[in-house]
Order: sequence, then C-alpha cells, then structure tokens
Amino acid sequence: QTQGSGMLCVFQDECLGQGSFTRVFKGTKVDIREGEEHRTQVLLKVLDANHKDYWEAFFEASSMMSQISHKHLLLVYGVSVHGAKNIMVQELVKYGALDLYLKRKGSVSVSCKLDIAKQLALALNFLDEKNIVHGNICAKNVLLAREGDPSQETSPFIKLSDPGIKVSLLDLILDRIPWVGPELLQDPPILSLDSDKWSFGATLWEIFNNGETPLKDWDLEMKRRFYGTYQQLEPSQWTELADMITQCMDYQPASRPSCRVVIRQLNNLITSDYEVLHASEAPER
Ligand SMILES: N#Cc1ccc(Nc2nc(N)cc(-n3cnc(CCO)c3)n2)cc1
Repeated sequence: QTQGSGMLCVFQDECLGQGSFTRVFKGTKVDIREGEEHRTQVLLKVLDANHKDYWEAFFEASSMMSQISHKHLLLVYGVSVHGAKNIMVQELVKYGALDLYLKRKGSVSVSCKLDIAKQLALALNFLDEKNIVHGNICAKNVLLAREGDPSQETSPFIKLSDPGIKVSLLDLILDRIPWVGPELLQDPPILSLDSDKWSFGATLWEIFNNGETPLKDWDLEMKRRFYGTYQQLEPSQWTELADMITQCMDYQPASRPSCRVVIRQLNNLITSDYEVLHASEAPER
C-alpha cells in the first residue's frame, strides 16, 4: 500500500542497479480504477535496510520530485512505507541511466549529446526558477527515455532522476568529487542553486567523454587536492565546449553562468555543429 494515488501493490523483479544507499528493481504497479485492473511497469528504488535511518532524507527526495512536474523530470508515483521497507515507486524510464548507456553505446553522435545537454539544462532551468536545488546532477541520474537516431531524424529524450539521499557526511561528499561544488567542502558547506551549475559542468564532461567517470580511481586525498589546487577536468578539443565546462565549474559559485546563458551557449554549439555537419552539403558560396 502506498501514499497518494492509491496504488494497490507492487511486485519486484530482478535488481537493475544501485545508488549510494539504494537498490533499484523493475516492478509492476497495479491500480484498480472503476473496478478495472491497470498494470504499469515501474522502477522500485528500495532504501537499503542498513541505511534505515536515512528514511526521512529518502522521503524528502521523493516528495520533492512528486511535488513538481516537468517533461524532463522523472515522474515519482509515490513512496511505499509499509513494513520495514522504504520503496520509492518511479516511472520506468526505457533505457535507464545515461552513464551506462553512453559507455555501452560508445558512438552517440555529437548532435545527440548536445540535445541531451540542452534538455538537462532545461530541467535545471525549471528547478532554478522554482528555487529548488537538486543536489545530485550527474550522468547516472540522467535517464534516457528515447534513443536519438540521426538517420531516423529522431532526437533523444531524457528525464532527470531524483537527487537521492542528501549527503552531509564529509567522506560521502568527497566521494562525489568532481560533481559536488567545492563550496560544499568548506565549513559550513553551502548548498545552493549555483552548486547544481558546477555539477552540470561535470555532467557535460561525462556526456562528451562517452560516460567515462571523471577522476576515475582517484583516491580521496588526490580528490581533495583537485579542489585544493583549483584544477579543472581534462579539456575537450572542442574549445567552445571546453570553455562552457570550465565556466560552469568556476570555483566562484557566483561567477557560474545562469541556466539561460548555458541554454543560449548550447544553442550556439548546436548551430555551429549543424553548420560543420552540413558544411559539405552547402552550395559553393
Ligand atoms: N537494462 C536496463 C534498464 C535499467 C533501468 C531502466 N530504467 C530506469 N528507470 C528509472 N526510473 C531509474 C533507473 N535507474 C537505473 N539506475 C538507477 C540508480 C542510479 O540513479 C536508477 N532505471 C531501464 C532499463
């Protein structure tokens, strides 16, 4: 039995993956409306039993998502708090987490990547306008609802997932370097809308590096030094993209570009990419 939409029950199949404190399963939601049974495939995000005391943060994350709706935000049906289990029931997004998709696919076109980046920027702009901090923007939390296929002229479609448990323990924050803004390692940590812009920059880096994990295998000491010495992620060969990532990952939170500026810069990249892409077809000037 869950809150809200009167969902009757959910069943869980195989485990699909995991977050920091949770495991995700495919499941089925059964609603009874006007005496008819409606079955919907869902994603069940189950809070690990040994993290039971995180249930408030777990509940907060899901209630944040269920209070707002936007085409690029994940739909959360409700939270089941029956018995000892805390289960968040989400829409099942067809192709799952973007980082795994990019790793698996390895050959997603630049135009698709730009499209995904723009949709993520639109989701962030929506949250920004509502003064809502997500707090965990990364490719793992971007879900792919539709593949882009340039030959079929179809564009990809993404949904930003719930932020998961807001971590405050220092070593968990260290674990999220380079996605977490350096201002969160200060004392006191300052979580703000600007932090999401830093994370957006790190996520752009993942998208254009085919889902590669930034600072992979770096230990916590090396990660601390990455911020301590004001380092940047390895720049892309595409200067305009590299500049955008560096601007988002500005060590001064207030100097990071607004969502509107980011969307405008992405549109310029899309146009320039289009021109390069179709330059060969352009009639001799
Ligand atoms: N093979 C396969 C396959 C796997 C998953 C999905 N779909 C889906 N839908 C969601 N709402 C959330 C997630 N999800 C995945 N990993 C996390 C934890 C890290 O965020 C969340 N996956 C579809 C196909």
